[in-house]
Amino acid sequence: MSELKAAIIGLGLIGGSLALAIQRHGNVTVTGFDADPVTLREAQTLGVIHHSAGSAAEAAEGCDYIFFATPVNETVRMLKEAASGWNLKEGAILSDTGSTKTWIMEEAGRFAGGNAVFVGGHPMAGSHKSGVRAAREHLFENAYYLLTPAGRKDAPAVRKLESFLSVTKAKTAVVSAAEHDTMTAVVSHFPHVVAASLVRRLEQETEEMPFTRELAAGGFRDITRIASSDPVMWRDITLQNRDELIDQLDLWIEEMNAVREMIESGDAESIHEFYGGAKAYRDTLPAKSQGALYTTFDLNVNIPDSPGAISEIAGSLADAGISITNVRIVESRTDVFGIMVVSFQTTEDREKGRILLSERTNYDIYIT
Ligand SMILES: NC(=O)C1=CN([C@@H]2O[C@H](COP(=O)(O)OP(=O)(O)OC[C@H]3O[C@@H](n4cnc5c(N)ncnc54)[C@H](O)[C@@H]3O)[C@@H](O)[C@H]2O)C=CC1
Ligand SMILES: O=C(O)C(=O)Cc1ccc(O)cc1
Repeated sequence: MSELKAAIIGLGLIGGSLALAIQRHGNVTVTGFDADPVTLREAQTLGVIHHSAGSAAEAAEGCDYIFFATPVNETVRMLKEAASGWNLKEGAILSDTGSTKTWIMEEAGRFAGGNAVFVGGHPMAGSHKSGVRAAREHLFENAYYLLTPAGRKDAPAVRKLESFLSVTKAKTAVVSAAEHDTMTAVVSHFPHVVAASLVRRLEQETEEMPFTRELAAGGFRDITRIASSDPVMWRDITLQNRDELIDQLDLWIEEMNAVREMIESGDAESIHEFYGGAKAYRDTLPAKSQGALYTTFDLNVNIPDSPGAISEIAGSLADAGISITNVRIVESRTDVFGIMVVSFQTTEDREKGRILLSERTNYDIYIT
């Protein structure tokens, strides 16, 4: 096996996770660069990268694969620089992990006719967390990894990149940049606008009734989890995909006006149909194990609301060496059962946890 060199620029959640997954190749040396010196040092200490570089251009020099995992406006800025001034290896493949693709692919047009090829990329997995410490080798497992080549002529580079990315265990799919931005506006970008605005609505309400925030549990937390995402990243995504977002906003406002009318007129049949239709369609969506935007695999355990039950469950999993990424309690009140939601990094871990807890406890255990 010949040695390969890869560079990762931006060593946060996504760049760090990609660097770790790429190390599975065994014959790839990973050099990293991050504008934040603390992140760069941590990436090396944590073993996320083999070598650190003093600049993005230095990291990229002589590499076979170069990935930009920076906020999308930074990626656009650096592509300009890379196409004109970087010393790229003949046949190098450049890619990115950005959540938007149209502007990035427009900028990548600068590589046309040069000695390197740019193929856009977007692993559709992640979380509201950011930073190198949140990076995980198996973040992309089972998730879709969308690729947006500039055209058919880049098919050989796409095949090489797909093969290089196979160690992430993600499922690659090729789409155009425009298709990408339309689809992600619907399933990812617009939901972030909605989540943030729901939280802002709560904040406004609590000026009058501060107790409201204490009641924001369960459903509110579920639907607004992504409002805890990094504001720089989402500012850039919103700016780059603004046309699609405006379309989504217009359609949403139309829908909300119809909902308003339905509620105002007390139209029970339509209201029932509104919720029923949403539930029926929601219930047909791909399971979490099939990837898409989900990265943790949750197991629900109905428990009596007592600290003993929580430590019993966490302790049993720890004893068996099954790693968990998060634990939360929902709808817990004294004297009734609460739900302990235990998150795992992989479906395999969750299945092991489910079997173990079913054997060792009498709690009702289920996956939703
Ligand atoms: N967070 C998520 O769930 C997902 C994010 N993405 C995309 O991946 C990219 C990275 O996102 P995250 O890893 O979540 O962000 P992050 O905030 O965890 O990491 C970004 C890193 O880039 C560094 N950086 C910023 N400007 C730089 C520059 N000019 N040169 C070098 N480093 C620079 C920052 O210091 C930071 O360490 C973004 O384009 C985002 O849209 C894609 C899929 C999922
Ligand atoms: O936390 C979540 O569910 C996300 O929404 C993660 C995410 C964020 C940005 C992407 O481009 C893809 C996935």
